Amino acid sequence: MLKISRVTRRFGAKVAVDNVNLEIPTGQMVGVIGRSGAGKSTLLRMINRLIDVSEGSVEFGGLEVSSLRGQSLRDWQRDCAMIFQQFNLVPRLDVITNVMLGRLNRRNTIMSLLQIFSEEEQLLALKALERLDIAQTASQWAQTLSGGQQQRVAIARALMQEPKVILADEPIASLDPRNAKIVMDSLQAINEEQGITVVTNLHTLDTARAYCERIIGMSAGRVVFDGTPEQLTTEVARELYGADGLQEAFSEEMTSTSLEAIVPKRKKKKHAELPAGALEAPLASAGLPN
Ligand SMILES: Nc1ncnc2c1ncn2[C@@H]1O[C@H](COP(=O)(O)OP(=O)(O)OP(=O)(O)O)[C@@H](O)[C@H]1O
Repeated sequence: MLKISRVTRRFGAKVAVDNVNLEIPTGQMVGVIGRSGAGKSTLLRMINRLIDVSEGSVEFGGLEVSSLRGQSLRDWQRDCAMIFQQFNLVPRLDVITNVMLGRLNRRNTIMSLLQIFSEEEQLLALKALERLDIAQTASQWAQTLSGGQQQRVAIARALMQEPKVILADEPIASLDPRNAKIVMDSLQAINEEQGITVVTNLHTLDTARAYCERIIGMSAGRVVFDGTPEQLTTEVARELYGADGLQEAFSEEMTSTSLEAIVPKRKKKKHAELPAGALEAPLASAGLPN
């Protein structure tokens, strides 16, 4: 269980996250949605301890991670892998070494600096790449891969950490629809097959509704919705995005879908099928061609 209690984060006078309380059971797949600036990234970064809370606490399995220091903090950052919109790979290192860097917190510094990895680590990295269906890229420089492939390498690197939690900060925001679907399918498969808790910030409602069993909606640093996709009504969406932001959230023009149309398409719990065209939404709002 990941427990977030009365968590607030300030940047000067700006309150980025405001008194957030959440309990996320192990194995849940959670989507965090909201407009730009709602506080989604800040929340994830506090969980992973890339930044500290101003007030409140984050606990995992009874351990207060918001006050960890030194080795125990590094252990938490190993257990709680993070995936970023911009992949954060080392561009001029081959793919397999990038993946093995996920072991950094498990090995001594000298071996890591010299980039000496055991046969077992190399096999594990290959296995992780195979799981993401990109083992054939193992010896290429990371920078030669497409965005979708790079994000899959980043997920493989996260798997090398053998994490208990994966936090993904807008993992598909830079991807074309096909790669976005591959990446979301991969995260969902990891969640379902390995029982790893996944908390992912997403730009559009459609994607969150298609993949996540629980959706948390944030607005101005606060949690204003916490429920199932089915409970996310048009009124809630309007509160989250504002009347003028609804199109950004759904891009109904692009997807020809609406809340009412999407809901019956979901299977009971989780499923892999996206509503037709749903993933074009982030592209459209980013002004990119399909
Ligand atoms: N390091 C920082 N210094 C000052 N203000 C910050 C910092 N990081 C975030 N903020 C502010 O905190 C608020 C929440 O930002 P955050 O990035 O968490 O939002 P978000 O919902 O993730 O938005 P986006 O989708 O655009 O990333 C914003 O007003 C942002 O400008």
